[in-house]
Amino acid sequence: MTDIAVENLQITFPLYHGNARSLRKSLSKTLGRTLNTRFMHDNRDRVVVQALKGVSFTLQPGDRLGLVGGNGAGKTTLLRALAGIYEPVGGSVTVRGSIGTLLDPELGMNMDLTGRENIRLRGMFSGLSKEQTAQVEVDVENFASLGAFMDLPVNTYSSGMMVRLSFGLATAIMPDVLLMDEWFMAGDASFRNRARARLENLVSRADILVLSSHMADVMADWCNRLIWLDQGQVRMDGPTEQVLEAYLGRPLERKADAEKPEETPPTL
Ligand SMILES: Nc1ncnc2c1ncn2[C@@H]1O[C@H](COP(=O)(O)OP(=O)(O)OP(=O)(O)O)[C@@H](O)[C@H]1O
Repeated sequence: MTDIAVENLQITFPLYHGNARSLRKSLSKTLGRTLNTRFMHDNRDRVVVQALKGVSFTLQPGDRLGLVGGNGAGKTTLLRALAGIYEPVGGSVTVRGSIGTLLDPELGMNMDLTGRENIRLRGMFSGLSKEQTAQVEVDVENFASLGAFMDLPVNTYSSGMMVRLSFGLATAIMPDVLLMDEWFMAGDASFRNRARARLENLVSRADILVLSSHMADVMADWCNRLIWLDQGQVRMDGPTEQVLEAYLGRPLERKADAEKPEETPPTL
């Protein structure tokens, strides 16, 4: 059984580790009353930013949840909390099922090991048999096209090579819950096309998808529910079209309309 329950989730980040007084003063001066909304003091008198405040929702198999919101709204923080990277300071996150993440290319990667060793290690941690791991190895090697670099330590890779390996690996092992940040869909055009086909297959087979994106068309195509985060809080939660239209402040362009060819002007 796969499901996710997030209850009254609170996540804060300390802004610095020393005495909070001078920072508090300067924040008070520049932000005035906003200090009371996004910034607060924790029980060690540190100034902290409240990245998520009182976020609650549940997800069942078949849910494809998109996270929208402006810069700093809390989307990445929520994805990372679901992945277990950030501990809540309040509330709870419960995830039943295996988790696959496309959040950060270096996540779960041992930088001193080679690409091939990382694949084998991931196979072992995911509980795959030797044969299954060997299949994953061939699949990732073909997808990532790293040539001789496959047998060199990952810390010698360029950032593009790192994305190819990490994307290939994350999409080779089928998770119950797929957590994804939009920048994994970036990259050069040829990578994007190959990546998209692979991703669509994974998205259609995962029980639950949680995706953060600024791309309205990706949200409309892949998600059946959206949460709009604003200043770390849920501003709206509902069907994709409804939330997207409220968030964008305009009706969505229907595909059929967008693809309709322009009328040819009558000829004399
Ligand atoms: N490691 C950190 N230390 C301090 N503050 C942080 C940290 N990570 C996030 N924040 C703060 O938490 C808030 C939420 O950030 P988050 O990265 O989750 O936003 P986001 O919605 O993903 O934004 P974007 O669309 O710009 O990527 C922001 O105010 C940000 O400044």
